Amino acid sequence: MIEVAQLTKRYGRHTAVADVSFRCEPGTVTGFLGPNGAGKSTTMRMICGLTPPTAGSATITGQPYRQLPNPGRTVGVLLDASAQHAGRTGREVLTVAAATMGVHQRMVGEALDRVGLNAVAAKRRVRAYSLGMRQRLGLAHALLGDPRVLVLDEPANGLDPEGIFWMRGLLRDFADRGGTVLLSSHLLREVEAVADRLVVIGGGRIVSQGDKDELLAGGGTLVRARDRAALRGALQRAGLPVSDGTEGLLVHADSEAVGLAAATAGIALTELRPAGAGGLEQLFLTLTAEANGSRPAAANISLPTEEAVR
Ligand SMILES: Nc1ncnc2c1ncn2[C@@H]1O[C@H](COP(=O)(O)OP(=O)(O)OP(=O)(O)O)[C@@H](O)[C@H]1O
Repeated sequence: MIEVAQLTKRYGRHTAVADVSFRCEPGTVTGFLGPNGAGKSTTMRMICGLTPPTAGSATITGQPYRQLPNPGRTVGVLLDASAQHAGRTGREVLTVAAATMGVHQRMVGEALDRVGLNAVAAKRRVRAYSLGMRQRLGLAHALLGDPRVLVLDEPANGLDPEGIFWMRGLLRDFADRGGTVLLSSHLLREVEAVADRLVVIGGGRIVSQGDKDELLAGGGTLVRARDRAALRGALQRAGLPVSDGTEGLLVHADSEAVGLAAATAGIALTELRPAGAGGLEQLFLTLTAEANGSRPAAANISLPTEEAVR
């Protein structure tokens, strides 16, 4: 179990993470999603005791990371695959880690096998590894202490499609055996395939969280009228958050509120239905557009709160 309560991190006047709270339960994979710079790594570093929070707290199996007696036996962490000692071989990296954790050396071979690093790869120095191989080694390192919790920051980076498929299977299996997984990504599709729950962060704040299927199903309302601009204006006047989707306007409100706003403005609708998965995708595209500094597609976007999405 990971419990994050009102975590905040400020760097000078810049707030990297603001009042972030969520829980990751045993038996589940939680996808931690957000565009680059959203605050994922900072949150994960605070969970793992590497960055002191300005406010709030994070615990793993009930204790702050720094108070865990032998952290590697409780939580496997992969935050930066490039952080491993470049001059050591893959096997040496794990041998040193096993000694530090008090894990039997036999586990080194098992961990290498588990992540698909063969004997030849294990004998090569890490500086000669591709990013995908470093990710595999980082995952082996995280699994070495046989922990019940995994915290992984963008572990799919550098993996080829087959590697991504393999990693999903490994994480699913880990959770199905009762483990707790927190997994970050800046790609919705990548996490959607394996996660049970999603926590979406943008600009340092949680913008949405909940059960994946519910979030994907509850992505607001899709609405169309012959005059899209007039409809958009009517929805905005009613105070409803609206954005442009490919099929019509996406509104983060229920169908009744949308229908009433259109009726009040005397606009006949040609379509009104739940947006489905497109809603979350649109939210994500909007966050990404904002993070990249480009104007989002909609004239007036206010991101839905956690409650609104529920
Ligand atoms: N040590 C630091 N000093 C100052 N600002 C920082 C520091 N670390 C992170 N930030 C800022 O905090 C914000 C969140 O960064 P963070 O790395 O957590 O985002 P992220 O979602 O993990 O994105 P990415 O995948 O690009 O790393 C960014 O604006 C970043 O510039």
